[in-house]
Amino acid sequence: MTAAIDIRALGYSFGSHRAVDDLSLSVEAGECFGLLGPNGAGKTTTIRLLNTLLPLQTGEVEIFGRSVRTEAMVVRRLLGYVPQQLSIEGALTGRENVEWFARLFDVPRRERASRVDEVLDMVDLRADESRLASTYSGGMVRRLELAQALVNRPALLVLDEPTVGLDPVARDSVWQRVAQMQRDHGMTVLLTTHYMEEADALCDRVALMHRGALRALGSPDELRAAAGPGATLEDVFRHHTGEALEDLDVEKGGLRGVRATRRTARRLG
Ligand SMILES: Nc1ncnc2c1ncn2[C@@H]1O[C@H](COP(=O)(O)OP(=O)(O)OP(=O)(O)O)[C@@H](O)[C@H]1O
Repeated sequence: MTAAIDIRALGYSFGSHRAVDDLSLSVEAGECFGLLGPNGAGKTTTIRLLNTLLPLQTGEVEIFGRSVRTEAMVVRRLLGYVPQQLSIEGALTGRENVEWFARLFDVPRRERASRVDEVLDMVDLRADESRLASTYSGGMVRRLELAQALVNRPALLVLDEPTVGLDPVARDSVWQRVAQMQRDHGMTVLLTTHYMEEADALCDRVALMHRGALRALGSPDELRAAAGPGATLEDVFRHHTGEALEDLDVEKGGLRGVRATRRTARRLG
């Protein structure tokens, strides 16, 4: 069977900085797959390569058998993408935000209203659809972004850190929606995360990335089992990379931390 995602020897450098280094992996249709790793591991760069936002340098990526390099337009239509940065317009209502995406993705005019209803129902925002998005909470904004990404019924949903900056209740609610959509629609999901709990809650398999390279691949339980009973992400990371996560975050310096905090503040803002 054709893989949902087939990544072969993928490499990407920003100048002399190697952000993705000889990455190969394959995601099956219907799977929820996580790219797990600390700041700067190369997760976002990887998903920007496979969703055609960055041009390929070395290696190949196929989405449901279609080449990212030569069939970018086809690939875009197979994908729903929720980026890390805010993608909603605060001056529009929740419903208008989704309608805008429906037009952007050429959802046929006759079907638009029902498709918008459908995705707003899925994320439980129908009751709030007429409010300006600027009045939504952080969790509601994230659910609205999910609705936008789903309105063209993508075969592959790509989520970049879907719950960063959310409180535990809002985070659970996003997890529930993603799991439900996957169950009900057999969608393939690729997400990036810093959180072992998020991988536990959602992912069938995860790839642990460090400095652009794949360091471990398996179910969250398998990764944890290798690191010992009750292992946290910290333990898993140390086991598979020989480095401590905390040292690494400090070593990475303030800038990326500040960027992440700003992103969160903007999102909640
Ligand atoms: N536009 C850019 N120009 C230069 N370097 C970049 C750029 N984008 C990312 N990088 C660098 O590439 C590396 C990988 O970054 P990437 O954003 O893919 O990591 P990540 O695992 O997604 O981290 P985060 O969780 O912080 O988003 C990092 O060292 C980062 O500083």
